[in-house]
Amino acid sequence: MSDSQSSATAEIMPEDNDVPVPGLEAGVEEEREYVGMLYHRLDELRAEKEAQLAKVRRVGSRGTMQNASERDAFAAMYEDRLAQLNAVDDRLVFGRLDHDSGECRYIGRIGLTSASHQRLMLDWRAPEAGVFYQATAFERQGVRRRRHLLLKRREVHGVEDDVLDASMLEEASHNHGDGALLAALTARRTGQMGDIVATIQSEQDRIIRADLPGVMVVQGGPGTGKTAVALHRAAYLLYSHRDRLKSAGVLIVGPNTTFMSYIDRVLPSLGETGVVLSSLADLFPGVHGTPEPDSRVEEIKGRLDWVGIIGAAVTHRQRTIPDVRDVTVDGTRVGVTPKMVNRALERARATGKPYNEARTTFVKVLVKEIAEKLERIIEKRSEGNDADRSYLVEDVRSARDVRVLLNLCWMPRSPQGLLEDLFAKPNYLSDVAPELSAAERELLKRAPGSPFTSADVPLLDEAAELLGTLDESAGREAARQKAAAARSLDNAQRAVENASPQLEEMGIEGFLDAQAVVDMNAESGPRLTAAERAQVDRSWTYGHVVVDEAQELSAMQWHVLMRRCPLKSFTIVGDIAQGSSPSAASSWQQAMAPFVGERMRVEELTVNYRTPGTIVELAERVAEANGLHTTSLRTVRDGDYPPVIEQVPGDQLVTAATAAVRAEHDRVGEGLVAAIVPERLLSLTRRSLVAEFGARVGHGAGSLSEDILALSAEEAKGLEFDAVVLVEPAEILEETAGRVGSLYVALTRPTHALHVIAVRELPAGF
Ligand SMILES: Nc1ncnc2c1ncn2[C@@H]1O[C@H](COP(=O)(O)OP(=O)(O)OP(=O)(O)O)[C@@H](O)[C@H]1O
Repeated sequence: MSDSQSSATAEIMPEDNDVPVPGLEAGVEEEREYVGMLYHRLDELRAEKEAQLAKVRRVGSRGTMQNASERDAFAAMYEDRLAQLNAVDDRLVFGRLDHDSGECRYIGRIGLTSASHQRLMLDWRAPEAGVFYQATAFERQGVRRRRHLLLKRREVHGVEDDVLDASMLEEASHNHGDGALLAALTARRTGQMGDIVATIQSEQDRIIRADLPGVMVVQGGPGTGKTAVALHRAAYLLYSHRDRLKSAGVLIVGPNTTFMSYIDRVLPSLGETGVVLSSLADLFPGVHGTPEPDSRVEEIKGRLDWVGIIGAAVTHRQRTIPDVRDVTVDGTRVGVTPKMVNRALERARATGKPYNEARTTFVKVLVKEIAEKLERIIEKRSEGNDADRSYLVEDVRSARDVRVLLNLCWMPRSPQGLLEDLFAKPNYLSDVAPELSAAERELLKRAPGSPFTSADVPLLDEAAELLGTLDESAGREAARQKAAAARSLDNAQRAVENASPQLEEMGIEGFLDAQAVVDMNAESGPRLTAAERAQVDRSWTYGHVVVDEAQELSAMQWHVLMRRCPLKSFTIVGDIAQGSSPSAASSWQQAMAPFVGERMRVEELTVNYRTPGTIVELAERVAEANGLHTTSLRTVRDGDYPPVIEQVPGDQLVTAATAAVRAEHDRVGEGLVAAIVPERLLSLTRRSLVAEFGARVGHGAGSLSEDILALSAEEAKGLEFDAVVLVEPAEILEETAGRVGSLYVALTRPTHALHVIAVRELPAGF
């Protein structure tokens, strides 16, 4: 909660039972006028951009290449700006600061200036806006009063004042506590995460605004706002380091696709769209990893040993020949010696290129040697008759025998093919993975054509890195494109310099960079943003990477993520206590040391904003009683509903759970109710809920837009619901072999009510 000496609220809402305070009502009126003016300016800017865009589009692609590309660049820039202006329409402004100097500043989602360049509203990320989140009565930082403006879409419905200057206290006639924060925390959930820009707390703000370089780990218990903070930090970094991050991009990684869709509206509402969001299962373009069914396999595949295993698996397919081997080229027999093959292998390895690309050198060298030998044979046969021999190399390359020999010694490989072989051919795996026991190798065995799992994704990535481009001509094409891109970047730089004065005049400098112009000039395909290009390019390196639920990541997952950001600029958020995967870390030091050594800073969040105090107490008790040490969290409210615990007869578990969903739904009114159940009961519970509630029941965690859901504890990770019906906690505990992380996650999902239904004895701590 914000540390103010006094707080005064006026909320002109129908459900507000308080008698409106006259002075504050006037405050609302006063703000309505100013906010109306801000929206008027927003509409004006929008109309302006629409007109400019229409004009550029009318001109079309006439004129020189240079003119056309400049116009395209302008059109793209207007489109981006329009998208941004549209995205911030809802609750555009949320704060006002009254300074000792008498100056008053409004804080909102973006910065706005009037037509005559007067500042009307500060972007929340601007340095001067920081005090809105940081000022306290003890450290006022020149602020007399902080006012929260409570908007519903475009309408001001209330104001809340934090009076920081003691001499103003008399003017404040009403004391209501942190109304803006509480209103946000108790609002009904919609299945989509919202931004917290209006109520960021000071411990959160310090993390959001921390410097870009280096690795920052944010440890925090459930509901402390780690996800919210990570997303606001991404928006902040894109704003304050736009030059560096616009073209390199920011990657946000989360545990699964449900979680990614839960958070995907937050950044657009903050005016940022150019971020790549990806679940761990989707990090390898073209593959969607299915959940790994066996946790023992998941643990094995998470070990860092796979860097060595994949390396050995790649080179395993390079081999020489034991004896001379004859190949026939156009009817002539040529003996290929082990020496010739070894020379070609050595030359190729010496290039240091990835496997498939180095193979090109191997093929070139060996084919040349065979052609020379063939030439000598032909020369001898034709006794000095020097006919044209230039075709010989091509003949050798296309001879069937030669192609078989080349593949035998150096097989071209795809990452998918390599992994499939490794798990389908036991001898191959035992040759390259002596560090795995026979029992472990047996566990890894699977039929060719089996789907790739999320635990395979880092292994595919590692294989792709070592194998390089499969298609030989694609390698050359990539090099050609790279050279062409460097040339166009140079041209584009000049074009941007020409355009800069106009841009500055419009007050939008920094929005167009040379890379954007290059993209516009690309001859084929639609215009792609950096984010779109990054998403399909496995080797893309980002300017910053944000990792959520990071306690679950395996060493192999960290290994490939580190490659995505060689600058090692990371924001890593998670809670060691919530770890439930077989690779989950037991400390941040243990998880990160192999990759960054000691070079990381750990920050901590300590207040749970989601879950009422009575439920948090229960969750902490259960965690401790089952051997999980948690740091005790402060909570913001006790909540209106103490947890309900019901024991039912053996045959009534699912019926009782359905009835509890009904009861909780009635109790919390509008909002989301989730039944968190053991995997075994998932489909049964879903069927029972559908019979009771029909189409209002979502099918799995992917349908957060419905108001009733049944999901597993694993699927509930990172999400939240107004009420949770927790079914058979003893079995949930067993599912993760007694690790209490998943149960602790399930217990901390509600924002209002928790209802436990059990047949079996409850785990310790309940
Ligand atoms: N300063 C804030 N103002 C308003 N709401 C907040 C604030 N901080 C956090 N919240 C809300 O608290 C809830 C929990 O936040 P979030 O999901 O980011 O927590 P978390 O630490 O990632 O939780 P978990 O680890 O349990 O998944 C969200 O609804 C979020 O919007």
